[in-house]
Amino acid sequence: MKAFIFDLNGTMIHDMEYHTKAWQHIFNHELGGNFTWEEVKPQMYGKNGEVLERMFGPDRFTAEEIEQLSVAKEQRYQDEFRPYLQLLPGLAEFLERAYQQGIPVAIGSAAIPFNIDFVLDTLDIRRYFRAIVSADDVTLSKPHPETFLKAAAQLGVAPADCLVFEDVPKGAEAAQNAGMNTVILTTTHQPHEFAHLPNVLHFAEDFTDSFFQTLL
Ligand SMILES: O=P(O)(O)OC[C@H]1O[C@@H](O)[C@H](O)[C@@H](O)[C@@H]1O
Repeated sequence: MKAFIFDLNGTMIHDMEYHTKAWQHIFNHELGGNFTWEEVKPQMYGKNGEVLERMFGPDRFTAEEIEQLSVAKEQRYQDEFRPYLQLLPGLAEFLERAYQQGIPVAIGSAAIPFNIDFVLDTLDIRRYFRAIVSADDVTLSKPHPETFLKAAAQLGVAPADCLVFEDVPKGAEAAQNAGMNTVILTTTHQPHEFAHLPNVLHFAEDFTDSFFQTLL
């Protein structure tokens, strides 16, 4: 393995519940929806505009409305999650060791830069990442492979030599579509939800799992 690509939400930080909560509020209290938690949770992948389109159809919002709803959702998410913002156990050490060993590391996320900056700057970990691919850098987000392929290209590493860290089935599917293997952090989903994906090498609760030692 020559490079690592990290998904952000649910993989580096344990926050998917907060995204689900913020979206459910926007859908039901600002947009007149009536979605249950079970309906919202499986939709937590891809760009904010893609999420809104899946929930309300393709013609409901203008680009400006999507932008405004997107920022409102992320503001709400950040306000609620900020007190709990920390890296998953073992990740700080893993990132430091990868950095010392000169392994190229990227972020490939469906989040907008506003949220990526929130995490990287609050935790002061920007130096560990040689490339960052956000929602704004791709036409189609996960499960489309564009996010991970762009990250590999920016690192200058062939897709087959990249290992992706993910937490949701649609993200693992994006890695599969990019020709990359993946390790799943089980913050948000159970292993059986990934049964259809042949590129999953391992499931781990966090980065203290001994499997990560074998990668360095
Ligand atoms: O690709 P990542 O880092 O897991 O981010 C996914 C999440 O990013 C959030 O910003 C979006 O609002 C969510 O809808 C999406 O699920």
